[in-house]
Amino acid sequence: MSGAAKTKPAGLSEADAKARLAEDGANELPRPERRSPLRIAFEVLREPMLLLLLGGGLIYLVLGDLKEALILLAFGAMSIVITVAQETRTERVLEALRDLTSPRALVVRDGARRRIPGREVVRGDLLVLGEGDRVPADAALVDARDLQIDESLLTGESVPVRKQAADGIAAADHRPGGEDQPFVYSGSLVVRGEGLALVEATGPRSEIGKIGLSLRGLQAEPPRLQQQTARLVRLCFLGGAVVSLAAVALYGLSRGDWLQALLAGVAIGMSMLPEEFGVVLTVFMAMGAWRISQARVLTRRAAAIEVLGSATVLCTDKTGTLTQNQMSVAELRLLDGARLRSTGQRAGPEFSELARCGALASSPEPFDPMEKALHLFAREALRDSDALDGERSLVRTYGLRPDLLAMTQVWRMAGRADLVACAKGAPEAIARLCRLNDADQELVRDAAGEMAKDGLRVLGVATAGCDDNSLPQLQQGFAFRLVGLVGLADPLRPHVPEAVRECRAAGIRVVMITGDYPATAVAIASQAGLDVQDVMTGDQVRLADDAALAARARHVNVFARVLPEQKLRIVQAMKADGEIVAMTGDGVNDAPSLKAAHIGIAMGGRGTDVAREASSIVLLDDDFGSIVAAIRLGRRIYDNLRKAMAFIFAVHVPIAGLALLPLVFGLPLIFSPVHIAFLELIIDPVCSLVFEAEREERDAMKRPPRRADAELFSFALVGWSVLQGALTFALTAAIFVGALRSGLAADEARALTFVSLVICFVALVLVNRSFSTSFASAFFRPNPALAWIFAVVAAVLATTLLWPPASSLFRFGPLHADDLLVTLGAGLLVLIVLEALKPLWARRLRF
Ligand SMILES: Nc1ncnc2c1ncn2[C@@H]1O[C@H](COP(=O)(O)OP(=O)(O)OP(=O)(O)O)[C@@H](O)[C@H]1O
Ligand SMILES: [Cu+]
Repeated sequence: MSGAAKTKPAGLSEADAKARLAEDGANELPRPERRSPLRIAFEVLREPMLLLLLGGGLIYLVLGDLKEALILLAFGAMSIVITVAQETRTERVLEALRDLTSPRALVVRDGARRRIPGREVVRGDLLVLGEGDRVPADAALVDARDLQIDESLLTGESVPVRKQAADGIAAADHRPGGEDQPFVYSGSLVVRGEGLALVEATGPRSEIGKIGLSLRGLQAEPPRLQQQTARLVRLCFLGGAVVSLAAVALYGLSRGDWLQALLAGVAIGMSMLPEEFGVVLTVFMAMGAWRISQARVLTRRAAAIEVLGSATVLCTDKTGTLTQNQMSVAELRLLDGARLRSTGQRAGPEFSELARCGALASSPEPFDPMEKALHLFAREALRDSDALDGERSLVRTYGLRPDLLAMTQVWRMAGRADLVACAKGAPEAIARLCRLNDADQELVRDAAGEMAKDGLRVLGVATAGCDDNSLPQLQQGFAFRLVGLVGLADPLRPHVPEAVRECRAAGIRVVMITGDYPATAVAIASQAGLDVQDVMTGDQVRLADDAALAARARHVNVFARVLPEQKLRIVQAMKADGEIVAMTGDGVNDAPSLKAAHIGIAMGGRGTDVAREASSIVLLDDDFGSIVAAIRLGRRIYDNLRKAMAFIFAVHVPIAGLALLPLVFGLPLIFSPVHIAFLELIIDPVCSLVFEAEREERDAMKRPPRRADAELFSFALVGWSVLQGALTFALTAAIFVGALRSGLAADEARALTFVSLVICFVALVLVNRSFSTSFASAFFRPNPALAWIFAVVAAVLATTLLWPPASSLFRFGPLHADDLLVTLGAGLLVLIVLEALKPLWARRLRF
């Protein structure tokens, strides 16, 4: 390994990389799941709704009504266009999200490290590999430090293999598997250590590409919502079919005109088909994922959106999520009690050994903010000496282990025969390595405790001499001498206390689970505004049995010095206790707990590929505030979904009712398929544009989480919708019958009833926009789509009434001024009655 003084490899230049990318193509494997607009159109064409429309058109043709046939086909075409446009938008959104979730790679270009999308890696790129990364392409190692790789995806062998730098080995024929090989393969996983590797093959030319495997991107498992909806749609479909057939029979038998009977049957079938449910669900989920991504959060599983709103516990780590992960050395302490606070001060010579050892115990090109801070501090503190920049080379690295939170690096200094080992790590671990006596251990513990109380992360630093031939197997084999303690400050992210307060108001308990020292954890937790009454350490977690752990986990909000496998036990204990757990994680070892949690949340910035793959949500900026924003959006999306579903349910009641009524009572028909197609054309965009874009309810983050087992189509929701629909039906039916009784011609009564129905729909939209019960919120909540859609509806309605060819198509007679008053009155009545009744349901609707 080259020391700091040797030249660093510069990698490709951006220009070369670009040329190679153009030449070789992107570093990706074929992705089958993308749907083209044509394919979407084809799928839409198979919808029963369109079959009904086409059937209706055909009957019109047989009847010789060319105009009706054409208009029906036009409506059909329009609804295809709308659906295809919506689904294409959905598909584009999903595609964009997929690109964001696809693996990224760290490469050296023009001499600097750069994070790029994995698909842009080219032959000749210099890859920087770190723990938890997926190797993005086949490559030859030029440097490996303690590097272990899991190649199970390629070899089926689950035990990780050790890798070594090539060091002049000729690039002979090579295959995955086997120890101490100098090659790494696309799709395999770095489980430990670090390395640099030169890319040899990308995309389909890599080993994994040759086998034709593909890595999964966004997962499309059907969420619970989809199952619930599918069940309901099936039910409605069956019901609709039975009723339509009965209607055809009834009409045919009573009036003897079977073609008209079929038309009426088609109209009824169309009126009862709840095909919107499926469309609305897809659109809401995709748009929801898009909205959440605007808050810098990616959803990898659609179900996560649904679960977000019901989370009851949010387990978060500390470093980088609650804090900024920008460390700086804030305090130094030596064994003799000497201390230095704040970095502004120039460090006296007595601290220079501590500063230098801290830096030498860090990676030569540090990535970890802690190590960066140590480097920076050493550079500033030792300004006048060349202790840090002198010629030297790294001989060996001993990595951090779960059972010993310390790492050691061994250096050969220029012009010296012996080697120097420098270690840093948790104070307890360093004390153990230095074999301190009890009194000194106590001293260290007290000093570390004092520093930790200020929220500092405390590291012990130690050093040892050794010689080349007798490097020990383990760090415990060195004769370490304690040099001192370093306290690193990592300020809280500014919006964290507010976000924590918001969570607690929303009935979500915030729990910190950290690998850090208990006192540090408590200090940061109380700064963040967590309810810090009790702390549990990883050791206590290990010793507690499941029942005891579950009992304590009910109250403890800070877990410290926790190992990843203990994290898993904590999640399981909480789950067993009935909590809906959201959990953050970033490391390789966090994957099991991320998977186990209801919502696994990985970090996009500092998180590993493994953690991302195991989680259902990825935070792009690692910020705790984004989780809260996502929860808020999750609640809003679910609320809006419920509003849309309630509306769909409600409007179909009067449509179906008015389609059936004349058949049952022997009155002139109100609807032909044209009318229903027109109504359906309104319903779809209202749902997917207006309701989708509704703002969150004012109390979205002030009410407790939704029960996890709550059904979307709960009794409260369906009951409320049916009530709305029944009221609308009663009013419009009364208008129709009343109009006929008062001697209006059938065409005039039809126009009056139809216009009333559309205006009642407008009232229903207004009622369902919000769960809150004020008229102001029905009218004045901002929503640009609403105004647009109302304007279009008004224009089309006016056309059908005022333009004779259209009126004859809809079989509308003239509408008089007093009739207009009736229609408006009907709408107003629906609005007032429902707003007055809403308080009775509103509370139950929210859960
Ligand atoms: N690079 C390192 N060198 C030396 N010691 C380290 C290093 N990284 C971590 N440690 C020690 O291990 C402890 C636990 O680290 P770990 O990474 O598990 O915590 P963390 O995950 O960073 O904390 P959090 O859970 O808050 O994010 C640290 O408190 C520190 O004492
Ligand atoms: Cu419908």
